[in-house]
Amino acid sequence: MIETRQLSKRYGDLVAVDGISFTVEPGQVLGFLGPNGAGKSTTMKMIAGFLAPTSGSASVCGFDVEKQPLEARRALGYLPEGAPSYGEMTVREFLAFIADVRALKGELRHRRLDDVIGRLHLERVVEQPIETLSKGFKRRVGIAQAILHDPKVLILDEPTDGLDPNQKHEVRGLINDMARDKTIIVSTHILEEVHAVCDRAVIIAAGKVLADAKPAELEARSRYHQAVSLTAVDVNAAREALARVADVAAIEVDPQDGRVTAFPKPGRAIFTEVSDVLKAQNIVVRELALEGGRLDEVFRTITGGVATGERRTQA
Ligand SMILES: Nc1ncnc2c1ncn2[C@@H]1O[C@H](COP(=O)(O)OP(=O)(O)OP(=O)(O)O)[C@@H](O)[C@H]1O
Repeated sequence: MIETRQLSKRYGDLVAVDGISFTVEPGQVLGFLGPNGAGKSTTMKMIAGFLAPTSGSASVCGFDVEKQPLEARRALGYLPEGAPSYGEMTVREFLAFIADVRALKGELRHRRLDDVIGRLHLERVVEQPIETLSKGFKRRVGIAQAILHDPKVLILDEPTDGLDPNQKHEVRGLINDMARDKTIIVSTHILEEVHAVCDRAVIIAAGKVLADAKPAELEARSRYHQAVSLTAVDVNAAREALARVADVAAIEVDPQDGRVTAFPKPGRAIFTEVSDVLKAQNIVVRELALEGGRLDEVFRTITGGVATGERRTQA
């Protein structure tokens, strides 16, 4: 379990993290989202014990990261942003070094090293210095060191940054596999990742929590939630037909691709009426879809009003 209580960090007069409180239970993957500079990495560094909070506290598996740092660190794996340090070491030397730090010995040490090298597909590069690896491989080495001691808690700062689409897919699969018996926080800029791996999302901006909800709950806040979109041969005819549906509040046509979207009145469902009216009017539709909601739009709406300059404390 991970718990933060009014966690805060100030750099001079900049409040980078401003009283963040949340709890993540075992088996949960929490997506940590926010625009650049929102305070995600700073929060994760404080939970991982790499940065002392200005005020507030964090605990990992019940151990306070400041008062019981050894126990807390033992229970957690941390993937910092960027590439692993010690770039001159080969992958094998680096992972052996981490195994020493984690006091892994004997058979268990061999098993864990083999496991992470296999899981992250590092076989081909184990004898290569880290600084000579591609960004994607460096990221995978970072993930390998984070999970080497099979910790109960994982803090992953943008784990898929720099990976190609196949590697992203693999790492998301790996996170899903590990989620069963771990507590995981994943920071990301990629909203599709929230769908792929997270069962809860915390959105922060200017160091404050602005939303804490399941991805589906966030999508339900989108104006696209329960909207019906379609592509039609005759866009104007489709538009006119949709205007006849009583519960349609607004119709928009995307100027780029001609996609027509009908938005329902609050709390109304329009899919059946829309498809009935299209049929009745003999409108040829190429595609008809019920929208779940768009996380990118919700993200923009939630975070849009907070500018970085607003976070300076009053002198
Ligand atoms: N060592 C530092 N000294 C001064 N300011 C810092 C320091 N580290 C971070 N900051 C500032 O704190 C704020 C939060 O930074 P942080 O890296 O936590 O954001 P983030 O949400 O992780 O951003 P990104 O998505 O770009 O990685 C930013 O304004 C950043 O410039």
